[in-house]
This record gives sequence, structure tokens and C-alpha cells, in this order.
Amino acid sequence: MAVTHFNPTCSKPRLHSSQLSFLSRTLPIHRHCSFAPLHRTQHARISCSVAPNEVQVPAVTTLDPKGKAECYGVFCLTYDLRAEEETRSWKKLINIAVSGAAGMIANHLLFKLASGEVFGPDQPVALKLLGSERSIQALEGVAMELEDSLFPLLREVSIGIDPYEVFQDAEWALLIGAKPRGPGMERADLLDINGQIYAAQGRALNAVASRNVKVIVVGNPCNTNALICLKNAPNIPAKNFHALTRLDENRAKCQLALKAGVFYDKVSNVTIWGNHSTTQVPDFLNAKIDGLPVKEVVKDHRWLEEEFTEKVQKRGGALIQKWGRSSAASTSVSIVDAIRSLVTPTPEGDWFSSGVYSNGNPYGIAEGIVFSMPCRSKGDGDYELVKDVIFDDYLRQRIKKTEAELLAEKRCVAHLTGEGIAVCDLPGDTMLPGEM
Ligand SMILES: NC(=O)C1=CN([C@@H]2O[C@H](COP(=O)(O)OP(=O)(O)OC[C@H]3O[C@@H](n4cnc5c(N)ncnc54)[C@H](OP(=O)(O)O)[C@@H]3O)[C@@H](O)[C@H]2O)C=CC1
Ligand SMILES: O=C([O-])CC(=O)C(=O)O
Repeated sequence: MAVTHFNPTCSKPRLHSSQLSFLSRTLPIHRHCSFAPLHRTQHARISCSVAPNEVQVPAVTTLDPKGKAECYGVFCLTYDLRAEEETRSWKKLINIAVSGAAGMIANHLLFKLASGEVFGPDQPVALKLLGSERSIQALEGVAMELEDSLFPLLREVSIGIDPYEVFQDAEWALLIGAKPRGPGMERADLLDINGQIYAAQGRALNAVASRNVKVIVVGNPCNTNALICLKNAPNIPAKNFHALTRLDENRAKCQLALKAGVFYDKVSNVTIWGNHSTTQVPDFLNAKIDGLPVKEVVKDHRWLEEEFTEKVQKRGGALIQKWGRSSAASTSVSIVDAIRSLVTPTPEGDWFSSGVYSNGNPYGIAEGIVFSMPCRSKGDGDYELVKDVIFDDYLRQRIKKTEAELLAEKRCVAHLTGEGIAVCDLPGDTMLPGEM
């Protein structure tokens, strides 16, 4: 299946044959038109050298043998050169690949990426959307909505089902697609099914993505999926892979703010340690409220150890009980937060949580797993682990439990990481935050 590509900067409309019927249904195509989406509230500027009512289908081109994406829809039309002048101060286009792009989380996230809210108002973006046979129609729908949004910064959209095509030159890969755990499905089965997906995507990233691609794994079980992905992408630095635990951090901040009776911008230095599962450890020992240690502000330490911790660990499940589906909007917000934390300098004295490769960590956590830890960034896409954190017996003990769970998950996917034969001895209480 081909990748289809929307590109407003193409010099001429280029379209894969599979998209012609879609286009002819949705767009009057004006050959030699130039099209410049202006401000969101303005109409697009279109000038044509053919009669205004004449509808012409653009020439069909076949896929480049290297698998280069093809332009699609309105994004095939040539930009007005005058509009190019106006955009001269923009940065170089960045390529962002998103898997599970027809899913619920992506449906929030893509519009944030296209709006400039994530990478900034002078950063044009290309969105490369990965779906499957199952979702290709839905993906076209997503692309149509992106077209209709007239985002000035959205310069290209491509859709496809082959990660080797979609991940070509990706500088960011936001990996959301994963099979949800169904009724009666064993955790080991979920690890295997989703692990296969992440092994394949790791290999594709290794082959065709930018050598410095930053990868954020969202699809669950995200820590172990990220481990599988990075092990299958040996040419990409292991440090570039993240498992999303920022939603957990945000949830922890919200609960601490509620308890202390402050707005959540007063809560800082919150670490989520370990797995994005119900063994995760929201750290109230190092966290601060209004610059003071949480334990000095919230005197009810039993609440911190029991209610607070469990509330954060099981927030996903509590939400599913109310909403009937898992967090999508807040997850997409937390993906934005996670990216912004890597592309903007971390505020002095603060940090953010991310699931990162544990090799070389200063906390004594086992090596060779993807473990959520406190990070700081200079804003260059990279991060350093925070050294000045303290531990007590409670924190150490909890960290040991989540570490043991991740080590068991790792043994269970050894066949996918090139580390031998899988042995699944997962702790019985291993649950995703959304499972209760
Ligand atoms: N880390 C975190 O903080 C959070 C993680 N999550 C996780 O994010 C993932 C996506 O959530 P959400 O967008 O709500 O889910 P959706 O079900 O809406 O979308 C998931 C996408 O995954 C794809 N998928 C890939 N393989 C399969 C498969 N074998 N069976 C079914 N679907 C598959 C589907 O797309 P396609 O057909 O195109 O492949 C689908 O569109 C889930 O794993 C969820 O648990 C959710 C919340 C928080
Ligand atoms: O378990 C799920 O799919 C949802 C999830 O990760 C969360 O809400 O944190």
C-alpha cells in the first residue's frame, strides 16, 4: 500500500492513483493553481491559469522505488510565491511521524502539532501518518479534516500503512498505535502482540528515519514497547527513545494541588518513577509545592503514601469508568508537554518525568530497561538525568517493585529484543493504569 502525501510546496500536483477517487470527490483541482492558506480566519488565496470552473484531475505519478511519499489533496497544490516571501522567517520544515494516527489520542494530537502549539509559530511541519488496512479510510478522513483546518504551518501530510515509507526522514516519531487489551487477554499476550508492532516499527525507524529521530512511545505497555523499539533500532541512540509517563506526572501534580488547595502551577519537581502501570511511583518526597517540600505542606503523610499514590496509579481506570473510554485528550496534552520539555530549556530547579533507557543512571536502578526518571533538557531535544534527588525507605521499596515488574516484562519479550527465549513470569498484579 502506498503512502499518500499532501504537499503545498510541490511544484506540481502529484498524486497516487489510489487517491484520485478520493480527491475527485472532495476537491476541484485546478492545474497550475497556486494556493496559499493565510491566517485561520482568512480565505485561502487561489490563483489559476485555467478557467475558474474547470475541474482538472492532476497527473498520476507512480510511487518512487525508494518509497518516497506522494502528495495528496490540497497539499499537492503549489504555494503562492508571495506567500513564500511571507514565510521566509520560518524554520526548516520538520518531519513528524505518528502511528495509530486514526486513533483517539492522535485525533487530538495532530491538530495541536499542525497549529504550531507544540513546536512554535515559526516551525512548519510535515505530518506522516501511519495506519493500517483497517484504518486507511479513517486516516483519509483525518487528512481531510487537517486540510479543512487551513493550518498555515502544516506544509505536508502523508498517509500510509508501511512504516518503511511513512517513517522516511522522520525527525520525531510519536508511536501511539497499539492493540488495546481485550477481555480475557493475558498481559503476556498483550506484550507479545504490541511488542511485534514495536519491533517492526523500530526496524523501520532504524532503516529510514533521521539518525537523530526522537521517539516517544505512547502505545501500551509503553515502557516495554519502547525497549523493544530501541533494541530493534541499533543505529539510533538509545537515549532518543522515551516512554510517555508525562500524563502520570500531570495527574500527580493535579492531585497534590487539590490536596494543598493551590493551583497546579505551584507544584513542581514531580517525578514518576518506573513503569506506566499501577506499580508506578509518584514521588512526593522530592516534589515541591510553592518551593517547599510537599511533606511540609501536606502533613497527612498517610494520605500521601496511600490515597495519593493509588489515585495516580489508577487514575486511568477511574477515568474509563466515568468516560467509557481511555484518556485521549489529556494524553495528547501530555504528549505535547513531553515534546515541549525536550525542545525548550527546563525551568531552573525543576525537572520533568520521562521513561528513558536506564543504562548509566545514577540511582542504582537496573540497567537495560526503560524506566521513568527525572530529566532536564537544554531545549535541544536531548536530556540529562537529575542527580540531586533524595530517597527514603518507602521510595526505595516502591521503586524496587516497579523495577521488578519491568524486569519481568523484559524477560517476557526477550524474543523481540534479541536477548534469547522469552520467559513470562509477570507479577499477578501487573496492570495498566486503565485496568482496574
Ligand atoms: N502512555 C500513556 O500515558 C497512555 C497510553 N495510552 C495507550 O495509547 C494507545 C492508543 O490509545 P488510543 O488512541 O486511545 O486508542 P485507539 O484504539 O483509539 O487507537 C489506537 C490505534 O492503534 C492501532 N492498532 C495497532 N495495532 C492494532 C491492533 N492489532 N488492533 C487494534 N488496533 C491496533 C489502531 O490503528 P491502526 O488500525 O491504524 O493500526 C488504532 O487506531 C493504547 O495502547 C493506550 O493504552 C493511552 C493513554 C495514556
Ligand atoms: O490503560 C490505558 O490504556 C490508559 C492509560 O494508559 C492511562 O490512562 O494512563
